[in-house]
Amino acid sequence: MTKNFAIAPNAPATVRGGGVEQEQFLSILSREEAFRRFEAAVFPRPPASEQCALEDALGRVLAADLVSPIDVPPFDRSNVDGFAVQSNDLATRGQANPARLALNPETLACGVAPTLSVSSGTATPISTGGMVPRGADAIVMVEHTQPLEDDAVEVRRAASAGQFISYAGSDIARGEMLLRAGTVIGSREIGMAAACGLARLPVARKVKVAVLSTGDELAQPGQALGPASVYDTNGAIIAAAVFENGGVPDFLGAFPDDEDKLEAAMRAALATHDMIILSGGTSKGAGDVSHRIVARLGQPGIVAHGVALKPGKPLCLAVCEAKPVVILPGFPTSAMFTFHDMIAPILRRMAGLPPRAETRVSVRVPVRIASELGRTEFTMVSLVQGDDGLIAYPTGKGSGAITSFSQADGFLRIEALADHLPAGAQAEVTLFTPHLRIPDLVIIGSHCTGLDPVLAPLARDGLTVRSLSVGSLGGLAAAKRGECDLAPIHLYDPQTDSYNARFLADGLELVAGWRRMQGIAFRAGDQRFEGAGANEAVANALADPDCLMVNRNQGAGTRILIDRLLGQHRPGGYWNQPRSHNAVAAAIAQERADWGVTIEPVAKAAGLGFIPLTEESYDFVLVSARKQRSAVQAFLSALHAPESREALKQAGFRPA
Ligand SMILES: Nc1nc2c(c(=O)[nH]1)N[C@H]1C(S)=C(S)[C@@H](COP(=O)(O)OP(=O)(O)OC[C@H]3O[C@@H](n4cnc5c(N)ncnc54)[C@H](O)[C@@H]3O)O[C@H]1N2
Ligand code: MOO
Repeated sequence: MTKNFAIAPNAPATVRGGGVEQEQFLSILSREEAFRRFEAAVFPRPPASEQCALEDALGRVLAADLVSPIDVPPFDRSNVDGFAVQSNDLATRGQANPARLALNPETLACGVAPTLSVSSGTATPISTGGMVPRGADAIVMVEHTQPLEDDAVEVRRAASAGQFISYAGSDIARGEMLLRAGTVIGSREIGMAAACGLARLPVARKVKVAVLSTGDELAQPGQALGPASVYDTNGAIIAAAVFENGGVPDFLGAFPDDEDKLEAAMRAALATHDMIILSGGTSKGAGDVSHRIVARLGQPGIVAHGVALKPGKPLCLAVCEAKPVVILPGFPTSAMFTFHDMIAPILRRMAGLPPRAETRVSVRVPVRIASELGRTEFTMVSLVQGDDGLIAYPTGKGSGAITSFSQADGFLRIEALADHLPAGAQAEVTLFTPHLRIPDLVIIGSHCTGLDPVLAPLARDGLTVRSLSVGSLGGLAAAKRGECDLAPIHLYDPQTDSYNARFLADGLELVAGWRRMQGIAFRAGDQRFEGAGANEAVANALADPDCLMVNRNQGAGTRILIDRLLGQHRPGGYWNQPRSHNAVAAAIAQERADWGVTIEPVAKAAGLGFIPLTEESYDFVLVSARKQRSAVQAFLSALHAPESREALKQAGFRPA
């Protein structure tokens, strides 16, 4: 699979890669230029709107400013049941000197237009909501009056001008701005429109967005996962993000790399939708069919293919028959980031919504972040509170990981001309949500599934926990800098043949966590390992040239164990050095390797056989200055609670 992203003249090139004829990108545009071209092609004219009946308006987006055609209330209106009077007649009245007012011969119930004036010395009976008659300037409540003989009423209180009257237009004045274009119509907005008598509202046309995933490897959630296949993440997440940005998503499924079938689906989608979003297959060779289809789908066609953006380089933006057609990169974080950066603004405008409100915060970056020269790079980050402001940790798993995007608080930008951001640099982070919730407890270090049962009671009590896995050494450094409450570590010290305690520094203390049995994992039934002791198992493995191992990365505690087991031997698979216990188990379970060293709970969960070697200690470095914080205390009680200890045992750990 050859990918060539060099800046080239604006003409398709064809190269040979791995025996497969494939096309390269036309030319790489800057992010700004690509967006400008896309926007210009989508909006030669303003987005479409339509009239919508008030009863159907819930959730729609107002397409134009709405001005009230009438006064609300439309007339001066009584707020109480009582009598319409002239306030002058009652100015000096009270219990001791009541007034006698003659009743006018009409009663102003709601909906009755007055025919008689109220003159001095008279009163007209009026209901709450009744129209104030000519001449009257105040209402007295019925409770403050006494009926008299001969159609008269006694009033025992003074009245001030205007009392109990709502004047015409006091609620909404004719010509007043009712609602702004771009407002999402909810029950309150419907109430305002109804009060003004508006039966139909101008709303943005619904934007129907077809979402398609591409790739032979994709299985839908709920289906069984075949060998070498992955679940379709992009279909679900893009459909949801379309909805969040005012569109009506229509997920059409995942399509194998079959040009005819995909083209038929895209043509059908183009006829019935306002926008098409594909993901995957924008840059690869053999299966790279989508952009060839897009190129012949309609005018003006592809406006940008290849953007100097990271993540997002293979992004393809097209407009076919006035409809945006987009191919997002297949990597989930690339797909989501480019959607939010380049597609959401267009979709929102089509849907009549204002641009998303962006909140930015200042942060310090604790570690060096490398960046590719020539591409504007966006690094997804998680934020924690440091002693002197916010600290941004790169989520660090790369564009292929869904969590790089889904677990980040926001992103920071590294300009195309920089090749890194130095440790300690100040930066601005754009948040994914308008408000940042600072976590109550911050745990930075080595991750272990044993943490989950320990943290469960904290979540139940409403505490938020941020857990960043940066490895034991990264966690230790973060604890020394005071960036976290706790750093889980499992660091072996060969000199003392002990774990963790030797790595502490001033201001840090150790809280005992649990032990994890490490051992040799193999597929159950493998006669080279089944029933053997550790040394015998390794000897059998070394004796068989077909037996492949899976190693661990340099620096991992487990690697030290493996090196001791192997001595000077370098069997097949030695250079396969993944960074996690789970990757070791997966390699063995999937027969890409035959044996490796991992922890017992992970081997058991993968259904593997296990030969115990030695226990390692997984403990917590506690930043002493933070010990009294209530979230830290809650963690310590959860760690020592009998329920957590039981749950840890169930999961195969041995609580200290
Ligand atoms: N030799 C090179 N290889 C790659 C380069 C490069 O410059 N040279 N660029 C990388 C970059 S950057 C990206 S981004 C990806 C994008 O590739 P495509 O857009 O062509 O996507 P695919 O090859 O189809 O898939 C990539 C990856 O993503 C997974 N995927 C695809 N669709 C989905 C989905 N709906 N849900 C979950 N995961 C999906 C797919 O399985 C692959 O793992 O290319 C790099 N390679
Ligand atoms: O451009 Mo890719 O989208 O970096 O991950």
